[in-house]
Amino acid sequence: MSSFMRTNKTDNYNFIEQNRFNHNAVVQPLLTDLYQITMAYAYWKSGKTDNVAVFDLFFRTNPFHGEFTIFAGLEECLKFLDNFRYSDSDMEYLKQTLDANIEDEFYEYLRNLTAKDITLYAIEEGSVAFPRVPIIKIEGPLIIAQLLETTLLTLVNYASLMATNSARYRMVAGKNIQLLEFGLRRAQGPDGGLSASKYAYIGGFDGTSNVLAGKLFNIPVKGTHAHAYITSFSGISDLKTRVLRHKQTGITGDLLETALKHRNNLSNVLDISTEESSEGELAAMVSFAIAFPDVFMALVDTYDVKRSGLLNFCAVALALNDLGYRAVGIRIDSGDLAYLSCLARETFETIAERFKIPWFNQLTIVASNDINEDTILSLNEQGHKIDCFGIGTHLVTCQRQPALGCVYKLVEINEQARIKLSQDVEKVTMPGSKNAYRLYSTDGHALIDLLQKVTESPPEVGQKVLCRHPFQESKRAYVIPSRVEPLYKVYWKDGRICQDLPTLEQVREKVQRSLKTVRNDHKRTLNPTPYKVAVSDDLYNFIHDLWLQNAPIGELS
Ligand SMILES: Nc1ncnc2c1ncn2[C@@H]1O[C@H](COP(=O)(O)OP(=O)(O)OP(=O)(O)O)[C@@H](O)[C@H]1O
Ligand SMILES: O=P(O)(O)OC[C@H]1O[C@H](OP(=O)(O)OP(=O)(O)O)[C@H](O)[C@@H]1O
Ligand SMILES: O=C(O)c1cccnc1
Ligand SMILES: [Mg+2]
Repeated sequence: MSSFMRTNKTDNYNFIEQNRFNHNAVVQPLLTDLYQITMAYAYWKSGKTDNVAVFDLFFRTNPFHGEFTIFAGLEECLKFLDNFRYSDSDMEYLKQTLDANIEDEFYEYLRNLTAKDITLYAIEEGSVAFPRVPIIKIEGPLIIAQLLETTLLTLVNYASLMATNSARYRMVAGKNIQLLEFGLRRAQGPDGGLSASKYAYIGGFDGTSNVLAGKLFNIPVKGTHAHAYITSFSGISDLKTRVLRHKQTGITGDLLETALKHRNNLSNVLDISTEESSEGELAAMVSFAIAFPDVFMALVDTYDVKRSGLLNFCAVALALNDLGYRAVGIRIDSGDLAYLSCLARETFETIAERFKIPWFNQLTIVASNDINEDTILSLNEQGHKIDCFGIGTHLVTCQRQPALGCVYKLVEINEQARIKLSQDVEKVTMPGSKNAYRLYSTDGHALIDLLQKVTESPPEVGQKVLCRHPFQESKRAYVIPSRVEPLYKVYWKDGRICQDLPTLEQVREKVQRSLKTVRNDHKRTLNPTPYKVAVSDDLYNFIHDLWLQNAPIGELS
């Protein structure tokens, strides 16, 4: 499909490469909750500086009533670790703000603190992830590991939610529909808007209207125009220029005059009275076509799609054709999008045949206006002729579920496993440092994710492995994997990023590859089948022994 109103893609600044290790200035050690720093002092004061901790970062339920999540935000977490250093002004601020009794040596300690003793394990960015399987595991000195919590969570939660949301839109739209993110104006602030554009692209959108996101992340930027442009013209007299040079011959033509001629003719062909169509709209379209004759795209719903917008658009497109240009298409932003898109396509087909202009059939129809996953599903059911959806509010605010709910839990300290009990079994943490594996079937589908104690040897291809439900004793299964994928890689160790990080484009491809390994019944929108997450027999027994040791025995009286 032709790309409309697009910036010059050959001007490839490759900002991703240049900015890989540049840092989002907002992401800094003070972007945290106060209690992390007060805990750090209390840990320090109680002599826990040398304690070594393991924290798991994971979510408990998939968003949007789905059964999968896309993990995103890893690169930003790594940049954060790389830049973790309190500045002099941070220290001053903390000294003024925290309890006056805090000893000066603690500030000295903080001033010299970096993430060099931390090891970060993670699953690949863009991978499908499932509840309770840690997506990031942090090992290292307790104080710094604790201080990372809030920032890592804020970097992963929204990124993963957005990537998942956009991947879901991509799934319902199918691969042949163009998806554009139009959400900046409705996003949760400027930083939310930028993140939304970035992670929408990772999740499968084709472009964004957000120009800064285009510049920073090398995402294609695209767009049409607003109703304001159309309504700023009240009639033909508003047109200051009406001429355009022929694309090939360079001879000047009067675009307005030609468009008016075509409009009269079309009014008969399409059986629409010119009386009902807006002159202001025609003038606006002519002027936009003069400005962008090669990529002319027009908003057709300002007054009435059927009686005005379509007629005016087709008249201007035919006039452009006379001058050697091909129009790109229309945007519909209100009304019944199924009906209006079909009407527009029929009109284009009639004109293509009548005037022997085959490309008129292929004009792009963009639809916008409060689109969400359900609207797309419903439009698919009804039948529509939309080529491209422009989606803002529902996408970027994740209106259906505005937070993912990733948590960061201590699972081990000084090689002693820790468990957090809860009345709610689902909320009991999985103690100890663990490894995670994805086991695949012969047909290449992911069967189950298996958590083991790090001391266990990994499952082997062709060997039967007992997979147990972490909490329900009777739920277990033997699995003979055809492939075993260790889910964790070390991404940060000894003070540096220790993997070649993928580009945004590669992460975007990874999302689609990873989703392909997930069975369709896990991905369907209505009542999807839960994907199984299991623990090894050893880990099962370990969890339950520790649970018993830690659960107080009540007394009935
Ligand atoms: N054929 C359709 N099937 C299901 N939903 C649709 C269809 N066409 C449009 N929609 C959705 O219905 C809603 C219509 O919004 P709304 O009630 O604000 O009407 P509108 O067309 O925008 O009206 P107005 O002209 O007053 O702006 C939007 O969320 C839109 O995405
Ligand atoms: O509906 P969303 O999914 O949030 O998509 C973005 C919306 O933003 C624009 O409307 P707006 O009324 O802000 O400006 P306009 O005058 O360009 O229509 C656009 O026309 C879409 O309707
Ligand atoms: O380019 C567009 O059509 C656009 C951009 C942002 C919001 N709504 C529409
Ligand atoms: Mg609107």
